[in-house]
Amino acid sequence: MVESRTRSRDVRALPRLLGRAVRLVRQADPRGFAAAAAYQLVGAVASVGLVVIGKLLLDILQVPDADDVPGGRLAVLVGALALVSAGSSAIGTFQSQQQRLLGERVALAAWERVLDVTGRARLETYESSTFYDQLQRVQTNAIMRPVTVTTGLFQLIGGGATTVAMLLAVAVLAPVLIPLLLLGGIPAILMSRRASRTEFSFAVAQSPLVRQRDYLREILTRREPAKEVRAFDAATVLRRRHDAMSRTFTAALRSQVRRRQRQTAVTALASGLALAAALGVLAWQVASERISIAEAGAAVLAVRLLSGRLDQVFGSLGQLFESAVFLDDLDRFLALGARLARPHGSGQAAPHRDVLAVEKVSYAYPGTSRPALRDVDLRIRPGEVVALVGENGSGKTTLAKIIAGLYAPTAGRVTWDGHDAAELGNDVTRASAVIFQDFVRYQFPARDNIGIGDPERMDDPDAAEQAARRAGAHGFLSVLPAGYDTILSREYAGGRDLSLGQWQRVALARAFRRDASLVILDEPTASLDPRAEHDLFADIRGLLQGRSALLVSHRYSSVRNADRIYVLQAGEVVEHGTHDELIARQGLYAELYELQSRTYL
Ligand SMILES: Nc1ncnc2c1ncn2[C@@H]1O[C@H](COP(=O)(O)OP(=O)(O)OP(=O)(O)O)[C@@H](O)[C@H]1O
Repeated sequence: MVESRTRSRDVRALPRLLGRAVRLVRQADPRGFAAAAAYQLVGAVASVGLVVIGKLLLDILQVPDADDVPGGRLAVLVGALALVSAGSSAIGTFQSQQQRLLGERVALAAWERVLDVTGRARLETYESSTFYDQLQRVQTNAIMRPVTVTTGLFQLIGGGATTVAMLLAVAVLAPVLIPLLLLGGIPAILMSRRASRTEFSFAVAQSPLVRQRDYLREILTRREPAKEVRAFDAATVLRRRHDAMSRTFTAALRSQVRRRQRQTAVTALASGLALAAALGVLAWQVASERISIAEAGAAVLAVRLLSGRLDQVFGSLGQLFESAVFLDDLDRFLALGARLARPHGSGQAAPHRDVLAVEKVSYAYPGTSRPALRDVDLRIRPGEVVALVGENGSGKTTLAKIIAGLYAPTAGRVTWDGHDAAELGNDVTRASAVIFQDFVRYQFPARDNIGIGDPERMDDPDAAEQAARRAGAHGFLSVLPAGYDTILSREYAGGRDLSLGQWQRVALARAFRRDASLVILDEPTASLDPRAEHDLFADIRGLLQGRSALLVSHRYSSVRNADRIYVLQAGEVVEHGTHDELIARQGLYAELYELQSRTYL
């Protein structure tokens, strides 16, 4: 009962499904769509042509005396048969090549929409494992599915057109065969929806495992982890894990493939039986002289072509049904985009003429109950250098991300000159230049590694060099083999790698490259040598050229000249003031400063 209701729903869903498939392909490539559809229709006409020519040929040959065969007419028909056959096989090749191109365009259009989502999504989105599972499915399945839909759709158009024409031919030649041929296709369509559901559940169930296995592959093949994997001699164990996961996945895939094979066998058997019955009926009709040999011959040809085309029609319907579930998954992912996107803002950088204020801000990471920040208040005035210090895990980086507009506070607010950052949206990002402790080492030329700090003006030839000079990076970048055009990675021909401290200076140059009113530096000197660190902080105000700065650091000597230092403990600001004020207070800051001074002196 439930099953039959589902089937009728499937049939009703068909027009929507087809409409969607057509839209998907037409939007990606309207001309390609028209060309591929035309090929299919011409192919259908050619198939009918073959049957008609076949029937005419048999009619001519069925004369009692060979001398009565009209030679000229025979030659024309044979020529026409050869031409139509050659044309129809050429069209088959043309259309498969055309579909290959079209499939690529459709997949590309889907990729573009996926990348729109990932590019615009808030940073918090990247904290969710559900998001990654969905992303993995979208990447491996939903991206391929549009190609399947494209192929399925054109097979359906071509198969459908030929089927209608052949059914008409059979209706004229031997109408009794029609119900038999149609019955043979029904199991395929009934099976297709069930197959689509099992395929989707399989993909959902396997997403986490596939992601873990992909991650292990990355660790075992990429350059960055290579040194640690070797230093700990971990390759064998990681490889074993990878192989075990692969075995689990292959076993699951094997049962899935068996299930699908059983389903295919049932449908193939049904259509084979229908074909055999049709041929049997045809033989009986000839034997009882209900139809002529010529009609029977043409009908056999039509039935052969028709049964192939019916398989194609039902097969492509199956493909479309199957893809629909994955396309729904893609739609859900794309709809996420609207919900996850960061507000656009006005397109201007948030001004910082007055005060940037953090007011009673609390924050808990998604899926966690313990807040990483609680009731934090902080102020940064134009041109001020403000520092955040505190023990590991006290919330410094989290606060830096909130001030940069990357996370929205769970409670409280951040304001720029009195305007709520939640309303300013991306304007806050435009106004801030942030370099995190785990900054990205792009496998780009040095110029772009710096230029990405101001992506809209990345191509400015002099700006990268100026920023590099300010960050103390010009000396080592200018002597690279291709200067600023050298790719900063050994994974590319002519590429070079840098030392950690040099990389950190490149990252600093990236921050200086951005025309931002607030520079946020999270552990900016962790890898700098003492001279570089001293130079940076001795002249930090000169380097900032009037911009404000938020410095996160464990080096107390580096931040002692800040205008104000905020001390965080377990997500709360426990003290703030200048270095001298905090030392005089004899609180946590004084204790940590004292400890560090004793360690280093
Ligand atoms: N992505 C995350 N999801 C959940 N919790 C997180 C996440 N990142 C950080 N935390 C937690 O939030 C708290 C504050 O972390 P945060 O990175 O802000 O500390 P921090 O002061 O910058 O530390 P460190 O000095 O080690 O860099 C910690 O308890 C940490 O475990």
